[in-house]
Amino acid sequence: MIKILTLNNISLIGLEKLPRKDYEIAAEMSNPDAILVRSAKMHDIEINDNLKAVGRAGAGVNNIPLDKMSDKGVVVFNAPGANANAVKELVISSMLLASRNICQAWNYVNSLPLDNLKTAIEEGKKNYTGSELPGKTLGIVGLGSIGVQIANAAYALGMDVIGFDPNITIKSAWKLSAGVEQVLSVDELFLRSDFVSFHIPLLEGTKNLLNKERIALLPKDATILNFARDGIVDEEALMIVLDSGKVKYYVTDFPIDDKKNHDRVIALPHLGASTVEAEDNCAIMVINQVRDYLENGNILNSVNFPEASMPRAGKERLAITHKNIPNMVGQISTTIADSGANIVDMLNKSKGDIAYTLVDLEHEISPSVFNNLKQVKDILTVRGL
Ligand SMILES: NC(=O)c1ccc[n+]([C@@H]2O[C@H](COP(=O)([O-])OP(=O)(O)OC[C@H]3O[C@@H](n4cnc5c(N)ncnc54)[C@H](O)[C@@H]3O)[C@@H](O)[C@H]2O)c1
Ligand SMILES: O=C(O)CC[C@@H](O)C(=O)O
Repeated sequence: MIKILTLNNISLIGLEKLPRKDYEIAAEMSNPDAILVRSAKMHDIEINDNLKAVGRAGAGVNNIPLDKMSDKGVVVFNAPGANANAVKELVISSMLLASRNICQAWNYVNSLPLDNLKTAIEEGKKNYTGSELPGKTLGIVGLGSIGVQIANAAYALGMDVIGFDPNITIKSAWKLSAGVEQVLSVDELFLRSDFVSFHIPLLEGTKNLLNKERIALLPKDATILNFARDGIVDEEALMIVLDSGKVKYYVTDFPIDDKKNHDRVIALPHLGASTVEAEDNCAIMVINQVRDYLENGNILNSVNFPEASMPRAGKERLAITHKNIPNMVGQISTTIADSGANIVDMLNKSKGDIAYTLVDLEHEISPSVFNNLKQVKDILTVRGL
């Protein structure tokens, strides 16, 4: 049985992709072969020697200790783009919540006594007059799966859209509407945007990207939307301009403390990816990837390992993780050849310090070949599939 530990609720439609005759799935178990996770923090968990893969049913992987996983030869997968539409819809609705003062107006109506309600409504509405989106500028930091979808939707609504992403992929660039303008610095984006929306991963280099100096660049009445992660916006600095009224609203999916109660903060409970469709999409995508890795050694959409996929040939496949240093392929093929086994196909890929080799063999090999391979210095893991 292949053992799968789930650290969060994972969509049942996704879990159905794992046949129960071969897979045991539980929220608590020892020595799992793979872990499925959404937002649970994994930094302090012990990594058992049997662990081969982690599947993140979502996009962000800041809850997973990637270096630790790579050192142990554990492949971490995510589900790029699978929840992008869900986040896009919430960001577009949040711009409307902010521009039409909907949360504040709703609170106002809730607070009214029932006697004389009609008069109070008509008298109070002048305090919630809003503005419309067409002609306003939306600045998007990060034009990946989510950023591109928001850019195109906002452009279709008549907004002027500018975007900053120094590492935009060719795939994203192809999808981006021609009307979206690329800006060459994040400072220029802040200077020009009525709405700023972040769609970047939380990394060392993106912490406090919106800091005191950049907040000062924003036009009066700008709205900041953070559906990326807490930590990307310096909220202490932002509070000062929210207090002064220079910034109109801060809409965040990551409320961190009592700042959530500020009049100009619209705080949501990390809801961006919480739709039935997105949860199904993420689970199906990541589980298919984890299963293909466990059963065939193929790697698609890993954040710490190279892409490596090869149709199966021969009787047995070896999947070998090792350091990305010279002569590893030579040592692997020599060790296999010394046992008399014949290689019918082979693939070697690398990403950073990690390399991965798939070898298809004409016949099944003896356990001694595994042991010999495991003795090779700088080989991290060897699996026979
Ligand atoms: N609120 C939610 O529920 C929710 C849901 C999904 C994703 N997210 C967050 O959104 C992030 C983005 O998701 P995605 O699916 O679009 O990821 P993605 O990998 O497709 O896109 C991220 C983009 O950010 C760009 N980028 C990285 N650093 C940058 C920087 N300093 N300046 C400008 N651009 C930069 C990258 O080049 C990439 O194009 C995730 O990492 C996650 O933290 C939140
Ligand atoms: O799993 C979730 O609910 C949140 C996912 C989201 O933060 C992501 O990074 O994909």
